[in-house]
Amino acid sequence: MHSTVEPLMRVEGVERIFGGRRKLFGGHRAGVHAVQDVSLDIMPGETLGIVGESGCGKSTLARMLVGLDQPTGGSIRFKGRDIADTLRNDFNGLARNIQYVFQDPVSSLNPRKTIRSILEAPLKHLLGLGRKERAERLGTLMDAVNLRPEFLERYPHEFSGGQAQRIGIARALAADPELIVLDEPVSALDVSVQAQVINLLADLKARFGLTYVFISHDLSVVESVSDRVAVMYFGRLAELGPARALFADPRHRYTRLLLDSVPAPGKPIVACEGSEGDLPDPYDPPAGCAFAPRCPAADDLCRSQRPALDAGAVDGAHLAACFHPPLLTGETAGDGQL
Ligand SMILES: Nc1ncnc2c1ncn2[C@@H]1O[C@H](COP(=O)(O)OP(=O)(O)OP(=O)(O)O)[C@@H](O)[C@H]1O
Repeated sequence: MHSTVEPLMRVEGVERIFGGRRKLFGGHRAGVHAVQDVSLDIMPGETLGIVGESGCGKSTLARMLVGLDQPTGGSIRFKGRDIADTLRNDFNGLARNIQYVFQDPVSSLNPRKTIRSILEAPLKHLLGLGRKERAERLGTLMDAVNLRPEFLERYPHEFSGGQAQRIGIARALAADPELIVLDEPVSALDVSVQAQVINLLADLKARFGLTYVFISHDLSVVESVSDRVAVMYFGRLAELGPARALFADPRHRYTRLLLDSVPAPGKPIVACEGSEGDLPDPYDPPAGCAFAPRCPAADDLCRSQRPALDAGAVDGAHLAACFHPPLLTGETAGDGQL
């Protein structure tokens, strides 16, 4: 029998506009369209990578997923329940289920508190555990992130970036959440340390049955961790699909541009198509495709109409907001295709 798995989180038509209000003497001040019309499901047990250039809206989306910011339009449901509702009635309930790991590990930890007190807070306030249970959990948490128990008495500034990020991860784990949103969790770390933290995250995911949203501007990091990938451009989803298919056969030229920009040994550094060109004004988003000014395949249709996410779909799982998607491997050019 066919069984359907319900999404853990359902993001529907989410929009976040910053600012924008009525002027005192008439007229309207425009706001920044940071996130526009984003819809996606996050399935239990998956790692969904979200990738895009600086300013494309990744962090704004991430903050909304964990309830640190509210959409100005659309809805985000966790296990069927609108998180705006949950936030109003049961903030602790939301924080128990969904946790956030910040980009800058050291500054995300309170410098005046010991690691013990940082990790005890969620155990006490979110889970309501007594002293003995807390002590046990602290031992388990430190062990899970490979840190020595004596580190509990130290302060954040005494740790390297990699160790501090392990503490940030332990703090997120303390609440025993189902979903962790990791916002550029390794971007501030040395490359040698990045791999250790990525491996640790993979171990923890398997061990505790976690679901991750992994945000990064670094395509190679996203490729190594993700089951599915969402590519954001100018506040919108440009492409969404299984990681393997998306990296092997990108259906949006912006994804291809990102892939071409990843440096690799022996790969010549060349200016790739679309690397030049204007970014639209975030106060006044264009009517058509936001990537059109940078896209070699753009025509009048692209400049006047916005492609829906399924305009260049391969199938129901691999979607791309493009009227003229690049050819798939093995496909031959039809009419009008580049
Ligand atoms: N609080 C705010 N007020 C006004 N504009 C904001 C605010 N937060 C974000 N923005 C704007 O929204 C857009 C998206 O920003 P966001 O930080 O989400 O992007 P990002 O992809 O995470 O970039 P980065 O990786 O540099 O953080 C940008 O144009 C940014 O300037």
